[in-house]
Amino acid sequence: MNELTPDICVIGAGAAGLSVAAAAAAFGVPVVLVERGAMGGDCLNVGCVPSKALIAAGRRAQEMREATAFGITAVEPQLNFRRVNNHLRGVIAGIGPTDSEARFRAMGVTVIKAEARFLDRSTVVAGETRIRARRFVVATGSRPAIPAIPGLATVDYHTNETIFSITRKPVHLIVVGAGPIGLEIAQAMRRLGSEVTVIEAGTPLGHEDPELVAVVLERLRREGVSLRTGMAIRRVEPRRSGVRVILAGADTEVTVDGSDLLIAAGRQPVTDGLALDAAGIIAGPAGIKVNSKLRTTNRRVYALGDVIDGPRFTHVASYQAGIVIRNILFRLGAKTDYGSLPRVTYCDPELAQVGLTEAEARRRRRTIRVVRWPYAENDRARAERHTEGHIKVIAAPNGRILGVGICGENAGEIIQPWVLALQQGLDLKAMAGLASPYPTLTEIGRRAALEFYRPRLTSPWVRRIIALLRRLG
Ligand SMILES: Cc1cc2nc3c(=O)[nH]c(=O)nc-3n(C[C@H](O)[C@H](O)[C@H](O)COP(=O)(O)OP(=O)(O)OC[C@H]3O[C@@H](n4cnc5c(N)ncnc54)[C@H](O)[C@@H]3O)c2cc1C
Ligand SMILES: NC(=O)c1ccc[n+]([C@@H]2O[C@H](COP(=O)([O-])OP(=O)(O)OC[C@H]3O[C@@H](n4cnc5c(N)ncnc54)[C@H](O)[C@@H]3O)[C@@H](O)[C@H]2O)c1
Repeated sequence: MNELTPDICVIGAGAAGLSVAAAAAAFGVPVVLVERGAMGGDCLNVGCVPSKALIAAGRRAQEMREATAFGITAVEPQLNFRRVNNHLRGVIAGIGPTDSEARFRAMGVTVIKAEARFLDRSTVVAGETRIRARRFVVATGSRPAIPAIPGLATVDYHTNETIFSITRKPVHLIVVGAGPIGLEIAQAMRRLGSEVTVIEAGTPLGHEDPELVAVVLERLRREGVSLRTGMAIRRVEPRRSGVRVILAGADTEVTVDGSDLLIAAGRQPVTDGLALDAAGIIAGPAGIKVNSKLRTTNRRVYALGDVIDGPRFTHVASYQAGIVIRNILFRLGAKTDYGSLPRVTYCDPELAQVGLTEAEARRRRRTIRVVRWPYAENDRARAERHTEGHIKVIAAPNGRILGVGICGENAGEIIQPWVLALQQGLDLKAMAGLASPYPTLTEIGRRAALEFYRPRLTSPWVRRIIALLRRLG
């Protein structure tokens, strides 16, 4: 058996592990990276990248259907699902080299393609290699959580690990779960010509502001996605060509027959095979236990990304990688603060949020102010005919920004100045003074900020000062 003694051993080459390995290598620190599956993890292979490519294909199809308003004859697009799949594969292949073994080797990282397992508190075994590192970083990610639905084991179903590989159009896709995964795929598939039913036990996008979620749901319904919310699934059964889902109705059972079933009911951390006990690392059902410095219960070992409890996004993984690197290399005692990290659900219209939602702000503070500005009042949105949705800014009475939610065209881009504002502690005055180019959608942010100050403009004091100055010539 080979023996390696690097400074850092990273387990998992997804967004989290790759970010740590790349940063450590950039500082010239010896790193071993262990990956048992595909380089790039979920985001590249079965997550963000294929889902956004699928969404992009769906958007093109929908634009063809909705061209009439622009004076262009609308057509029902002719779809070839195999080619749609080629598009997904092409996008993954194009991004792939960034996460590849070759690129990381060229950076000086030792890449081992094997499953990692702790032998004791300071040793990991991966294939034929024993690794004794100064620090270990566990970044083993998550997998789809499969709910205990009676009959599920008797039917074929998809998860995010298989749905992006299909080369034939589902006739009727039933999606279980109206979180970001379920709704993004539901809308894209509907736009690509499938009948789609979404079944949600609770509330769709339950962590988001219901006022903004309503805008997304209205569009999904209008495009023909059937949403059955607050409904428990009693059981599923196989059908000759597909699956039957039986829901608990008020008095009777309701059945939904589909050709394909997608389970998008949350995530579960991946810790199997790691032998965490051998290293004294405590993990629960929500993930590996870490403190605010991302250190596990073994002081030599850090954990980050989807394998820990917390927000599960690619940009969060790379933010956490920065914390881990600062703590391992510079012993800075850096702590996580998720307060200004944004999140976006890439339905159309997009839903973006940074900081507190209105409900969260009301729970924490007695007085807040909420200002809104609609896309319908934005000239660019009118030209593009994307007038649905609005921005909603939550602020303290003194203008401190507490949170911003946007539902509408390009919300994920438009939110970015607000992310910077929250990160830098800027207030609404700074946002009101932002000179955005005309005509851009981003202008809705400045208009919302100006709304905050509008009551001051109409105050009798301001009017009196203007009158006085006028009299002075
Ligand atoms: C459909 C979908 C769409 C998404 N869209 C977005 C989006 O638009 N934006 C966004 O920010 N986030 C999105 N996410 C979330 C994002 O993909 C995850 O937060 C991110 O991939 C987590 O990265 P990670 O490195 O923690 O885990 P992973 O990417 O899961 O990587 C973990 C790696 O560890 C490896 N591994 C596990 N156990 C071992 C072991 N014992 N030994 C060696 N290797 C091991 C695995 O093979 C895997 O490659 C999406 C997720 C899904 C499922
Ligand atoms: N745009 C993005 O950034 C993006 C996109 C996709 C995923 N992600 C990440 O992946 C995570 C997981 O996404 P997700 O959508 O799987 O999880 P989620 O936890 O956000 O949503 C799952 C939904 O499934 C429902 N559900 C659970 N069991 C059910 C059952 N038996 N019947 C009906 N409904 C059921 C839940 O009530 C919940 O609303 C997200 O929280 C996010 O961190 C991010």
